[in-house]
Amino acid sequence: MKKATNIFPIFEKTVPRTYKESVLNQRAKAIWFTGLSGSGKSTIAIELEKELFKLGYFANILDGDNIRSGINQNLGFSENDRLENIIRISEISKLFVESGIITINCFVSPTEDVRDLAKNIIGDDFIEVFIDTPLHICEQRDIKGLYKRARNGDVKNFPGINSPFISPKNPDIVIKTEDRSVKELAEEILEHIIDKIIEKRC
Ligand SMILES: Nc1ncnc2c1ncn2[C@@H]1O[C@H](COP(=O)(O)OS(=O)(=O)O)[C@@H](OP(=O)(O)O)[C@H]1O
Ligand SMILES: Nc1ncnc2c1ncn2[C@@H]1O[C@H](COP(=O)(O)OP(=O)(O)O)[C@@H](O)[C@H]1O
Repeated sequence: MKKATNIFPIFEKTVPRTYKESVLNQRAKAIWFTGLSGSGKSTIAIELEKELFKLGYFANILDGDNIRSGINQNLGFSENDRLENIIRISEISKLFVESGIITINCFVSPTEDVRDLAKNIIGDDFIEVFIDTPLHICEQRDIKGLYKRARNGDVKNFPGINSPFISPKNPDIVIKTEDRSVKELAEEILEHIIDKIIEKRC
């Protein structure tokens, strides 16, 4: 990545992250959902966010459709635009995490390249969750009609149809959504992450 010149960040002078985390009584992590369109990323994230709040944790969702209607509205789905999309989101996610806030990131992030970018930017706080719903089920759901349009050739670069979705090799958590309720799945993720977000006080 290009290094900024003549720039002097003030990070060392601001209130430390650990202090912010102790005010929120949590440790911040970036929970990164990857999966096909329609796999359930947003639905499960919304439920997980609710569960976290019920337990007194402070979280925020960053979601593909939201980010692409705002800060990333100038980006499409070419390989380069996907990389830029993920770079900006990862930087935003990192800012939240550095502020003590748990982020739940919902992005197709279809290749190892884009997920590695996110991992490299976010660092040790990155927790990769593969929302592992088979293509035929996502296509049956087709809640946005995008699979049909991709099959007709009206939507280009659509992962699983006319561009690749490469499953993550070694995700921290794999979530199989078939025959499971959204609540059950959110609870399963919570079980995996709870030790990592509990603030450990001396
Ligand atoms: N060509 C193409 N490919 C993939 N996705 C498309 C496309 N066109 C529109 N959409 C809509 O954009 C959402 C995916 O954006 P992301 O930022 O998550 O994608 S990526 O990580 O940069 O691949 C995706 O949202 P989800 O269905 O929630 O995954 C779609 O609603
Ligand atoms: N077990 C499940 N987990 C998640 N979503 C499910 C499940 N069963 C059915 N669905 C439905 O599948 C769709 C998933 O859409 P969405 O959450 O927007 O996916 P994504 O964000 O991955 O594109 C929703 O309409 C949701 O109600």
